[in-house]
Amino acid sequence: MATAPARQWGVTPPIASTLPTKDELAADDDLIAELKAQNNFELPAETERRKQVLQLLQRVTVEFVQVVSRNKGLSPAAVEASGGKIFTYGSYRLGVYGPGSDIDTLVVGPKHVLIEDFFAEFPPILERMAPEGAIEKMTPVPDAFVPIIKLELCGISIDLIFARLVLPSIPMNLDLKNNDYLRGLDEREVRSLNGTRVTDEILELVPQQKTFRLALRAIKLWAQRRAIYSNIVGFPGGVAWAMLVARVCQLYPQATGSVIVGKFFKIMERWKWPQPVLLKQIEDGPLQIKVWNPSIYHGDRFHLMPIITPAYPSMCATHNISLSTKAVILRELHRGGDMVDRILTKQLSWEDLFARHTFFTHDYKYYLSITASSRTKEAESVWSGLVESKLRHLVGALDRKPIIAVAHPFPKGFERVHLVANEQEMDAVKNGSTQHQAKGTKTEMTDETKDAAHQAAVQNTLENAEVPGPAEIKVEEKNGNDGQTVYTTTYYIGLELKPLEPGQSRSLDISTDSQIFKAACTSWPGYQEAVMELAVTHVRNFDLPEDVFQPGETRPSRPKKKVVKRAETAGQKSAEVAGQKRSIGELDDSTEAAAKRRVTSATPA
Ligand SMILES: Nc1ncnc2c1ncn2[C@@H]1O[C@H](COP(=O)(O)OP(=O)(O)OP(=O)(O)O)[C@@H](O)[C@H]1O
Ligand SMILES: [Mg+2]
Ligand SMILES: [Mg+2]
Repeated sequence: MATAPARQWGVTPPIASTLPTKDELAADDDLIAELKAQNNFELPAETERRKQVLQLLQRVTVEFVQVVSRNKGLSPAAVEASGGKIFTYGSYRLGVYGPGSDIDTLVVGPKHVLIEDFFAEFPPILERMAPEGAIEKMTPVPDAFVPIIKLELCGISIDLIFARLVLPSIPMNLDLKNNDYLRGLDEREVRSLNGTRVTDEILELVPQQKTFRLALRAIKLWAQRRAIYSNIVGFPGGVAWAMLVARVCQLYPQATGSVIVGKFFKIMERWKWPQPVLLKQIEDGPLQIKVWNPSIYHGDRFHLMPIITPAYPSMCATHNISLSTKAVILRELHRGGDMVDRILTKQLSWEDLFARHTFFTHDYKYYLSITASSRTKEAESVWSGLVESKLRHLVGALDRKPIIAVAHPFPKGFERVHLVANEQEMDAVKNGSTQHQAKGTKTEMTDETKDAAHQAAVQNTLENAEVPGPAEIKVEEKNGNDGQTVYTTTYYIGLELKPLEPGQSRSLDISTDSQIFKAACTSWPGYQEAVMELAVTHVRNFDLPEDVFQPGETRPSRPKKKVVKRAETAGQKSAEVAGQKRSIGELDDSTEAAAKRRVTSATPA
């Protein structure tokens, strides 16, 4: 009944501006309680620690700018006035961070402070000004796409980036909204400013920040649990999910967080993709720099689910989405929508929405396992990152095969350490075997490694235990006759094959695709032939390694043999999936029908 004035947020009028009902408000309380139970919020003391860390970084920033200004011969008055300010972006800025989140921090300096100065001067000044022992790790990565210093400060991960503005001084009341601040900057500098400019705009473009935050927490948790959160392999990442939720908030400006979650699934499942999701009209700006525009740029026409960042220069945050990942996202949106309907009518609870994915236990019969291996831990960390960044090209190639319905990349890789005694074991490990894992090591997931290490470290301090965190585990480096340590990271792609027409017998040969993928990876300038390797192999669901399953999960079992006389045991050679001719009568489901196809080994020669 009560309708608020329908102010327009975003590019269309709202769908509804009705005020929430009592039941809807109660559903919010349930959602908040469930998020708390899921450990999604951190304790106030931890948040206080984050604030103190940011205050320290602000003081270091001012000192750093003064040191550089002095070194460059500025007058004492100019040095004093040069300022310097930190901004945050990412989940901390959006207010949706949890116990393991980092703080994404941008340091902004005046025009005479360059990125080279940042890498040279900032770390030693921070070391001098931080409390004794507060810096646990500091890794400058100046050559990254966005140059970055990664560090652990007072137990909190910090991603520190730098940008300068073409201004003589950076006062504390400055914000980065003005597009004219981008004048005179190169593309790299614009990129560094972009994270903060985008998050600031998103927050300004939603009707109620509190509602937006609650809904976004729910959607991020859901996307992570359903294994569809990862920009790099072809799903939406943090900013893209944030923009989708923001758009739904614009369409229902008075709705509660839990209502937004329900509307989110319905609206995004029915969205007329590839119509873009915009939070405002795309702006023109002062730079000779590309802005997303499918009517000008041919490449932009291929974006399947474009979600466009609001700050100039607008970009598509989801250019990695493929036909397969889109299909998986739509499937999950459908499930989410159904579940929220039943949650709001009390047939289900919010916990059910956040149930863990069934990627390994149920969803697929066939998997590709992509294993990047290295002789050293350092080599493995860059090599696996490179391989991960190319995975979506392999997914794209699989998408184009008529026999494949869906090629679903799992968003995280499995990092393992092995000790091998001979060439045979070495070969097995390079092809993804987990039979030779080194004692005292355990499988880690990419991305989470850092957080897990951090949590273990914190846990250890609290319990004063002797158990080392994963990061501190030292693997005994045995060489020569005793054995060799090998580091691997394995990524999995779930394959859903199209139902086979009667009488048809096709083969799934991906050897060419894996060769092309391998070539794309090994043509990277940092590739070292003697140290790094890459293998692609087929794995049947019942042959998946133990460590991809969680305690309590039921792993897939070998299908019971229905054929009386069969030469080979199913799965003995995972690459050769039942090559013999069988009549359709013997095959009772599409899985078996799929098994009829010859799947040739994908291991590159
Ligand atoms: N590889 C990358 N390339 C470009 N930008 C990136 C990359 N990784 C992160 N970013 C930027 O940094 C922001 C924060 O990323 P981050 O990985 O810290 O996620 P988050 O949304 O803050 O979630 P979390 O709570 O896990 O930290 C992203 O929104 C994006 O703008
Ligand atoms: Mg972050
Ligand atoms: Mg980060």
